[in-house]
Amino acid sequence: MSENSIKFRYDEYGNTREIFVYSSGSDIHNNSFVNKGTAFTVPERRKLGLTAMLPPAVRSLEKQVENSRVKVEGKESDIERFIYIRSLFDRNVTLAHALIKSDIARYMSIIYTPTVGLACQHYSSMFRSANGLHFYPGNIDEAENVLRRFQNRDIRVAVVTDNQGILGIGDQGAGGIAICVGKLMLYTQGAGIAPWHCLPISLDVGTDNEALLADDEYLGWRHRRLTGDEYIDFVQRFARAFRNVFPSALCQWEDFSKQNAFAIRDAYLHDLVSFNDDIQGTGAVALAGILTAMKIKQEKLGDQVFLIHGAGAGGIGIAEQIETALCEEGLSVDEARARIFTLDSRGLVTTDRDLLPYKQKYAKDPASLPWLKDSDDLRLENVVKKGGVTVLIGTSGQPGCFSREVVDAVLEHTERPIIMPLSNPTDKAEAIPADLYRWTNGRALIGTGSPFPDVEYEGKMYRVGQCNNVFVFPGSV
Ligand SMILES: O=C([O-])CC(=O)C(=O)O
Ligand SMILES: [Mg+2]
Repeated sequence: MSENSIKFRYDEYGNTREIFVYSSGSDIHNNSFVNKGTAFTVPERRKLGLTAMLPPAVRSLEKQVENSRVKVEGKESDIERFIYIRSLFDRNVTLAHALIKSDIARYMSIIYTPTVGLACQHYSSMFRSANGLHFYPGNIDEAENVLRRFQNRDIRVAVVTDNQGILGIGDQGAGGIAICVGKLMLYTQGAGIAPWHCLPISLDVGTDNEALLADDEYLGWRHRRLTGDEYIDFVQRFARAFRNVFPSALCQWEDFSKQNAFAIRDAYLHDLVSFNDDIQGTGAVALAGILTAMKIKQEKLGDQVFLIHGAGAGGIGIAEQIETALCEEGLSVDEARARIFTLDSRGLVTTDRDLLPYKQKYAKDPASLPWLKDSDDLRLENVVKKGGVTVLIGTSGQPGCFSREVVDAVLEHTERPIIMPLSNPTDKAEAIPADLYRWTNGRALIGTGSPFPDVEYEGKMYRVGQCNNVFVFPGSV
């Protein structure tokens, strides 16, 4: 231990671990994890070689938060607020987290869904500093050495994306890493996992987003996406390096597109401590919402008929969780699957189509549905009507598709429909809660993917529950 090393209690947001600081003076200032700015006390300034490097007055963390709140609120838009909080994070992680914690409901919607969606879209033009790792074909060979440089931070959670299925806005190229940073901030907020144990990672295998490929400012690897064996090889190189360096860290796969999400989840299920947030996280949180609704309705899951509009990672992940829960209630797998309809952009998913494997489990045999006569019958509204749907779930990224007609059709089968427009960010939601309460006379039980304000309907206030995978992030890694 060098003579300069000191113990540094870093417990401003509930984290009571001690860390050692081996540097002093401007190195402290430049290390966002330990820099406290004007909150360093006089004895700390002396010990850390910061004497005369700050103005004389000491500002408490509480006062710093108060000042920062005034500045954030003075900004004109949420994206400006995002930029402010992220630049604070770049120089003083403690203060950024204390600020977020001071009003988590409000700031979560800025560092996370929905504002983070804009940050992904404008990543290159907004770029200030890297907050995570960017692997691409030009450096993936060095992944293991790069990761070893982070061993002194004892990485416990990495959120890893290949940027192809970001929220409901698709391929965002290098910009997808912004969602990884936002998710990890919430690991710190929700579970107290220190920010230096968190690592956001982009697997930049190119992009098929034409606008990005044509944008001079684009900072990602300017190539079309790797596909087939080249893609698999790239992901494998990363996964091997990660396992070798951080064998017990959690690897959260995030926003992979449906073509790859299931295969990657399954390939590394036993090799890495890993899960896919969109498949398993969204599935778990949606099921939790449905089970809560069952308590309110005093009904059983087995009494419901489920329709999931959007047969991607989230949609099929939800179907898998519902199936498991139905089987726990005593149904057979076939009986459980018979109660779940999945729809994609072509309508009801049926076995007579050429389907990717992940869609096959819930595809319906047209012969099993007497009401299915022609392609018009595959439409959402018709399936709700003829299929007896009581639970309507949206992971489609198609705003407004849960129309009044669709909701009226659900009301034919149940007094209290469960309606979950889960697509993110806000402008992708399948329906707006205020409309849903109005159309159902306040009887709908609603969960949304992005946060929505409370709704007043006929003199009564309704609190809109957010049903987002952030609420089931594993906390105790
Ligand atoms: O990030 C969110 O808000 C939820 C999520 O995983 C997604 O929409 O892909
Ligand atoms: Mg996601």
